[in-house]
Amino acid sequence: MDSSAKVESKLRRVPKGFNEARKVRVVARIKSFADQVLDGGSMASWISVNKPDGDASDSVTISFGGQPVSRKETYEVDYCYEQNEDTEKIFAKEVKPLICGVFDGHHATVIAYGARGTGKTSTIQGTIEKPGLASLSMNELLLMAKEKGKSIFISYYEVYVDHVYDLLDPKRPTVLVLDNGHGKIQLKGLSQIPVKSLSDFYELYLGSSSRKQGQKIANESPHRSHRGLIVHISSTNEAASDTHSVAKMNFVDMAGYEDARRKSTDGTSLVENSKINKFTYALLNVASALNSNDNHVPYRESKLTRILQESMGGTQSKILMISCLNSSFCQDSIYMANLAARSCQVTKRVASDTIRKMKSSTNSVVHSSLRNQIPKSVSATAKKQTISRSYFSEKKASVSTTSSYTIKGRKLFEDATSHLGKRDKEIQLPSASSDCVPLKYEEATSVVDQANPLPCSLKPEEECTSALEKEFSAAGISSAVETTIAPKDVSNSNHDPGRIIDGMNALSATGDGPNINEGNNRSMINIVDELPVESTPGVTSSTSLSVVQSSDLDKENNGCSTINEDKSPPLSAQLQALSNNWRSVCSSTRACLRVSDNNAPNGLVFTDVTEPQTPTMERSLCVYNEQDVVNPSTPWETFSQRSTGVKKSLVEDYLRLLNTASKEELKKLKGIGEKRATSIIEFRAESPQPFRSLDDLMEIGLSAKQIKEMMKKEVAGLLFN
Ligand SMILES: Nc1ncnc2c1ncn2[C@@H]1O[C@H](COP(=O)(O)OP(=O)(O)OP(=O)(O)O)[C@@H](O)[C@H]1O
Repeated sequence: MDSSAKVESKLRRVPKGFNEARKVRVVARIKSFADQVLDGGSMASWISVNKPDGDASDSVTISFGGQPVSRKETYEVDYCYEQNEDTEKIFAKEVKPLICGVFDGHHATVIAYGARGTGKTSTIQGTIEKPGLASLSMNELLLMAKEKGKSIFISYYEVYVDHVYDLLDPKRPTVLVLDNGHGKIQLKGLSQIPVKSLSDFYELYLGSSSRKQGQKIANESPHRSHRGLIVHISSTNEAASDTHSVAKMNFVDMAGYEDARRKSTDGTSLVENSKINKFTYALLNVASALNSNDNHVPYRESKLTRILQESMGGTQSKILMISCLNSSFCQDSIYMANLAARSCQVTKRVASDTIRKMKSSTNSVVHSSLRNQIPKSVSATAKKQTISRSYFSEKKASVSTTSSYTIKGRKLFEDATSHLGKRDKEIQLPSASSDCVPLKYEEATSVVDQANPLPCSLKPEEECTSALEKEFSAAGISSAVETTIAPKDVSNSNHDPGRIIDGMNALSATGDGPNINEGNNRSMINIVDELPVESTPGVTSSTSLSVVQSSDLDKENNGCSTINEDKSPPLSAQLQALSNNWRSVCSSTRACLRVSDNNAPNGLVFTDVTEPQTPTMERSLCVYNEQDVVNPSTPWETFSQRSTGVKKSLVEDYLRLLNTASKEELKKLKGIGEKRATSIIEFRAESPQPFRSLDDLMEIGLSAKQIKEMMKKEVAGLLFN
């Protein structure tokens, strides 16, 4: 064996955690002792790491604080790099073995995430003096590319809120993330620059050779963002394209997680912070889905996961997630460790655990919703996080065949604040840095509790109500409490029904499910099928009216079927319909469909309305207690209920227009001219039905403010013209 063959065979050794069954390896890294407090001459150890077999351990557990061992929360991950283990070691053990696979056509992705200031940038990017994983890998990649006659190109992007920018272009143009509908993602506008040497790379990636340790890149913008480096391996000297690309290696430095309920130390807005956290959850949801071989992987939950979709999705792709932890007390680090441990785990325990939690949380949600109380804190009920992985492997097969409620594409992680009402979001906890300050609320150690504290968490926030829709809603004012339930039968659909909703159905079927009928107060049931319409052959799209007058369901169903037509109805007709809807709702005496059944408690009936003939993209019906419909509590409440329905209806119709109208029709909308109409059409060409919430308009470069203004004008036009 010659020396290069030896090097290659050494590189081919797959790290222990990467095996056929698990494509995502989750390791932790503890920032070094630099800021650690000396305690009696030795380093105070806030984090304890238990490695049963030392470096060779298959998995290790970590725990925090000085609690007695018997009461300690422990978190199991694939490995944990301690303070004395440097980036070179992580590279040698975790990343180097992936490089050979990249030249064999298997994508690799390395992601650092964690609380703020925990060393993510140092781990991924580093400096010239202390190179990070990307730089160490580039050295190796260049050597191998030379040996194998391949070329290397790099792209470097930033994801800020919902926009993607090209960091290698001084003008920082917006990059469009386009999906051709088959998992092929095109990053339109993202440059690829050839790299021939390490100094080329440093110049491009680190921005300036004079950069010192701890500095971010020279031309860095002050805001917090996620940054991704893509190393393209091309078989020719041309930029990697569909035909020339061998594979990609991604390095992602996530923006630091910070509990969104805490006042940010650097003035980061709540929206910005929530977005950052949402991306972290989205990534971990994807990791969990991949590790448990779910049919549905929720890439669409965030822009970043969509960018990484192709790289993460391949059958031979490997993903290394590095959970960066602070060496001194950091509440957010505990939470991150919890998430890391969760995303290591697969199948049954997660399914049953989630359903159990969901049962109790939904029950309490219904109770608390009906009492009109929104929890201000998260509870800490998940006591024992350590779960034997062998248990999962053994049980996995049987679970997938016997369990009627295996959760696929489930949503394990969600921003704990995403469910909070506006008023609650305004209630801010005292300012505190992420380091060293215990939180006032209960410890955020229960992922499931955090994930499912309120009905909205049964499905992604954006599918419940996007941020913009919430703002829009605020303009129309809505105070009705919404409870989301799944359509009764989606089992015949080709696609993965998704997330936690399956569990809900199973529970309802056995009579164990949450009793949504409880209580006498008004409850509103929003029936939603969140499935992407493009993946559902023959599926009708959406009803146009969420507020149904009289019990004319046939009419509504007819309304559904028209949406599947290739051609949209003329814009004027759609706008007219919207206008009519608004007027008729305003003039009607009944705001919502009343379904009465004398045998049903509180007059709530699900049978007729929750069993759609075909899954729909979104269908909203309001069902009220009979008593309430006859005797609405206050005129304000009646108005609020109606506003909610009208708002939903309007947004749905507007989105449908965006998804189907011709360019000329689009230009009739307020705020959409030639350029925006062209962008919308182009965007649609790459991804059928791409607009699923108003936020998706950001994909064509609109800001949240611009979208809001457009909607305001549209509504004003409908009402007063
Ligand atoms: N392993 C380490 N040992 C000692 N100091 C470190 C280590 N990693 C990072 N640091 C220092 O900690 C500080 C924060 O590091 P870094 O910018 O990498 O954190 P980050 O997690 O990327 O921060 P942010 O969340 O703001 O993006 C820097 O001053 C850096 O030099």
